[in-house]
Amino acid sequence: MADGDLLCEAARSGDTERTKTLIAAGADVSFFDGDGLTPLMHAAKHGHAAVVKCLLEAGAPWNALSPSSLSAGDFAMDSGHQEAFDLLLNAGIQAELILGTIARRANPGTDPNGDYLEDRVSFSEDKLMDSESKAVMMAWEKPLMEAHAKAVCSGGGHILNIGFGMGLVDTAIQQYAPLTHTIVEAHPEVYDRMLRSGWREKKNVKIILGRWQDVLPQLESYDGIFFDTYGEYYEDMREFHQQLPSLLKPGGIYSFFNGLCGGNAFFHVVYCQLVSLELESLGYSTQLIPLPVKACLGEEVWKGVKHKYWQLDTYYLPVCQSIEDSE
Ligand SMILES: C[S@@+](CC[C@H](N)C(=O)[O-])C[C@H]1O[C@@H](n2cnc3c(N)ncnc32)[C@H](O)[C@@H]1O
Repeated sequence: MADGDLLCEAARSGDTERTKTLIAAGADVSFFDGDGLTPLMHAAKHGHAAVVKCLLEAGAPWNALSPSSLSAGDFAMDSGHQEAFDLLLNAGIQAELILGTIARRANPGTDPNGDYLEDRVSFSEDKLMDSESKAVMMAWEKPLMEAHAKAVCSGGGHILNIGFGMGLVDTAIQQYAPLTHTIVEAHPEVYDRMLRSGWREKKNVKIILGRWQDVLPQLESYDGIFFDTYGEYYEDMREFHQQLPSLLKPGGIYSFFNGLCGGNAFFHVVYCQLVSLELESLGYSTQLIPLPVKACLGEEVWKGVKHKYWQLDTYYLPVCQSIEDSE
């Protein structure tokens, strides 16, 4: 039997001493066995927290995926092994924090969505697609957008939305009759469509064409802010969050489309925690409100769409406010 298989066996049976001995003798902690599982997945699946700990300390990848796209954290979560789950969650957060710092140093200020903004988009009744048949926005999100609008409009006043898309969140925001409603949209075709559908004529609406990064000097401060762009990375949203102290009024509410790692339940938990921690470091508390989405997401929804960007049963709607206000 190969060293890797022996390591999987030790991990499965929760034999910490044997795991340590095999690692010390050079067994590969990244090994995939015949079923496509790693030693860490075996340990997580059976809730052997001490083995999970020693494999992680030896450099076992926390984010390796099984043939059915499950990570060690998914196995721990699905089997209800809290201690193993917590160790993996912590490892994921630490790794992503470090990787983020390295990436920011290596590529400062890279242009995120240049290609998308220059390409054509197409509109249909239930979706907005980019030139590669990837969905920019889909109608199944309507109830989520309504919930986001309700959250950011809860204090009335002046509202800012970044990213018009299909106008779902903006339509919902209008129902709360805010004093002013500012919309920032970067794609020229989406902008043209907004104008053709009468958004310019709405009394309380101010439309700003451009990337939020470029139009910051035109923005003021707001009682409610929603952020939902496309073709950008986590780092861009993180950069937007750095602007919150000047954009969000005291007592204001901020929310964003929480599609972070929407294809994997455990990675999603890691990123929900990561973004909450990063917002906390800026002085904001984040409440994640669970909304079931399974019922509105049948397979037919994704027909003709290249990338299924959401595959989870529950959506966690973030409601962020200054820590001082939430106390
Ligand atoms: C997912 S859609 C928004 C959907 C919208 N929340 C709704 O309810 O229909 C993302 C939108 O953000 C726009 N966008 C992408 N990058 C942007 C940027 N840097 N600044 C402003 N808008 C951007 C896209 O053109 C697209 O219209």
